[in-house]
Amino acid sequence: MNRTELRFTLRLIPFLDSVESFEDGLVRLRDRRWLVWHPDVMAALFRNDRALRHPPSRTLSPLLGNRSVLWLDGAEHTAYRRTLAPMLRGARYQALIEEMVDRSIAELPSGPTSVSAWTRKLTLRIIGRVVFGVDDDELLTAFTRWLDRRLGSRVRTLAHRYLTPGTTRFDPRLDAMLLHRAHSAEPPALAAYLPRDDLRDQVVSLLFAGHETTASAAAWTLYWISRTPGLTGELDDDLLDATIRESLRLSPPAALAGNRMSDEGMVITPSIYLAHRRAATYENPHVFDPARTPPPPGAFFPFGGGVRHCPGKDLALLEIRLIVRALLRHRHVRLSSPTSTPQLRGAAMAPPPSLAMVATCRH
Ligand code: HEM
Repeated sequence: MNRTELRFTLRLIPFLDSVESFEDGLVRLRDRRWLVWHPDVMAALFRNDRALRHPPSRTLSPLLGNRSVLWLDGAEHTAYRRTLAPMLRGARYQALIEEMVDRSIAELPSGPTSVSAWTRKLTLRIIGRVVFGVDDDELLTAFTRWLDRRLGSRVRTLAHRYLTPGTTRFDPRLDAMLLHRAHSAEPPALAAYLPRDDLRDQVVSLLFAGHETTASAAAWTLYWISRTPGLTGELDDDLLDATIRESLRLSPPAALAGNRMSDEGMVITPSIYLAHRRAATYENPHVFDPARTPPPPGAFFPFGGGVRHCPGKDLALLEIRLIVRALLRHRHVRLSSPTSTPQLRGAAMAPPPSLAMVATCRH
């Protein structure tokens, strides 16, 4: 690994900040691997996505498994996306999510609590309900423990990735519990439609992809609201949506989209973080401004793009909207100033755990 790739791997956010001013919007990480964020390149890449390959992530594939939808390709990938789509349609879960959010707000302690930990627990419960049809906190706690041991911090992620490469990190007991739950889901969600051998990988993939990013997006939105004069009290729907969009721009939960690979073996890593901070695209890119005009194609893609665009986008946006709206409606929220830089958990960029909130009753 050369020096550039080492910096990219070990200190991702400082590295991205250090290349932010590169006007070309691309940088070579090593021979045949490029980091790209120029909007024209991104638009072309996503247009041509079907012709590219999507290699497994070295960090995530030992956890999610080789059959995860995240790295299937071609007809198999298209078929899986079709199977998952009805299950992830956001609107059908509105009443359920509202009830789960209210319950979680009612459980908030009166003292300071970590914003990211709170949103993570809540969004995992929500995706757990979507996948299994029931609440099972014990199973989700076991899942969180398993995931945290591998991806809970940057150091753990690097150890997981480099110290025992090529080894799967499944936990047979946890897998048995997940499969049991998936088979008894009511109404049957995944087990009825997926081949038995793929079920474990898809369940783990949905639980993973369906909560970390949504949790950090909700936490970042609360963070930006607390720091922006004028965004106080309840926000009307348009302003709330614009605030969420601007938060996804400046603090995208996934700093990078999935790698793309050409037939010649060229690997391209799209940087969402850098595309969203490009000075040639966004005036004063570091300023949080929900009133921004819509960006040109290829300049805003918090949910990725092309054939791999996030299938959970509508569900995620609904969750963030409902979490933020209910919290601001029922509580006075005060956030501390975070004492460290964003935290990387696997692929998700979350506010640091030190970002605490005190939520007191409005009534
Ligand atoms: C704010 C929340 C979320 C963000 C920012 C986000 C972001 C992303 C990104 C950047 C990708 C990669 C796309 C690419 O490589 O072009 C992705 C893929 C994916 N996301 Fe999300 N996501 C979010 C929520 C969700 C939710 C709630 C689910 C529900 C299960 C989900 C499921 C998936 C899946 C299954 C993929 C893989 C798609 C494929 O490879 O075809 N995500 N997401």
